[in-house]
Amino acid sequence: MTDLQSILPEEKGGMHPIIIAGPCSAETEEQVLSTARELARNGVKIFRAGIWKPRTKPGGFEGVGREGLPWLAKVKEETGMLTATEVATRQHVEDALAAGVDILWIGARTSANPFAMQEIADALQEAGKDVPVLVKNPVNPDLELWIGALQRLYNAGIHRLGAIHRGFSAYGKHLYRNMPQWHIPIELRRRFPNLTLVCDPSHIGGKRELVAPLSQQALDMGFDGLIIESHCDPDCAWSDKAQQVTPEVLNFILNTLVLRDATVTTESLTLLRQQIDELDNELLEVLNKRMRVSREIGQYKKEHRMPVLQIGRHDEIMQSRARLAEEMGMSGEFMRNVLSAIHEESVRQQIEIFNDRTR
Ligand SMILES: C=C(O[C@@H]1C=C(C(=O)O)C=C[C@H]1O)C(=O)O
Repeated sequence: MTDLQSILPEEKGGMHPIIIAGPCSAETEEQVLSTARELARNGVKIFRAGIWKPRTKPGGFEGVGREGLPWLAKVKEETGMLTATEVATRQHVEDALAAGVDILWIGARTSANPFAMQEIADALQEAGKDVPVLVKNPVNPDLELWIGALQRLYNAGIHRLGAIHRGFSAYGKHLYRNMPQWHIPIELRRRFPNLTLVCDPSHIGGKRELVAPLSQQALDMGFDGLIIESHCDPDCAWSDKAQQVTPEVLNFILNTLVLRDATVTTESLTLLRQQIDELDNELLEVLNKRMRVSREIGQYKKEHRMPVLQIGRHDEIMQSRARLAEEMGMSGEFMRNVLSAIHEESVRQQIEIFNDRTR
């Protein structure tokens, strides 16, 4: 994906951050229009609303379907906002494009399904329209699957592409509805720096109170925009009521966000970055030394027919280092993650020695 382009038309290209807002679902013409009017009054330029809703279980509100498309056209005509909706099948693509929807997005259940993605890519290619498409991360934390979904669209000629980070499913109850796992969108950005990256704090948080802090976190990490669910009467919403905010609250949130300027040069950071470089070198040397000692231990275990994994010792290391880290003001969890990665490699190297017939 070497020729990625802006998802916005030229006159709106400078928008930073890109704000996309609107209800989870289009419910009635009145709900769509009154939400849209208020959002437009507050300066929002891109309106979102789900027309087709993939629900986890049958029996829930599955969207109004095609009937809602003319409502989006009215929003555009009346407010001048661009409109965006989710598509999951060839038919959705054809209907949405025929109705003049400006931006399409692909949901997390669809981006996890290569057959569905290919069908959508084919439909877009056949339609031959230069429509921007945003791809939500798949429900499962699989970066390659996310990239694969984007590549299918890119190969079908869609170069105005973006990615939406909406968090990842996890079993059980947690603070977040979907785990942010920020390292995944960060890795996506590292691999495709020109890909527009938008955060969906509504689906990550699942609760109104989390929308503002998650939005700020996304901006602090250099995301290009936010897609936020906003409903004129959230408590009466037909879907996702807990995570929708009124246009008024949205406006308040947007006004409190601290914008980050990516164009500030990093020159003044040079000296500090030199220190980081030196420290990383030291870290690498220490790690290398540790692996050498571990291999020696591996050799000893081989000669004495001992098992590689010594869970008691590993546990003792984890606990004592996590405690030490906390005493030093670092997070114990962070230290456990680091040690767990080191242990995995250390065990792998010992197994290599076990399997080496020349030793
Ligand atoms: C290094 C050893 O082998 C394994 C690796 C460990 C480590 O790298 O921290 C700890 C325990 C073992 O599972 C050891 O037994 O001491």
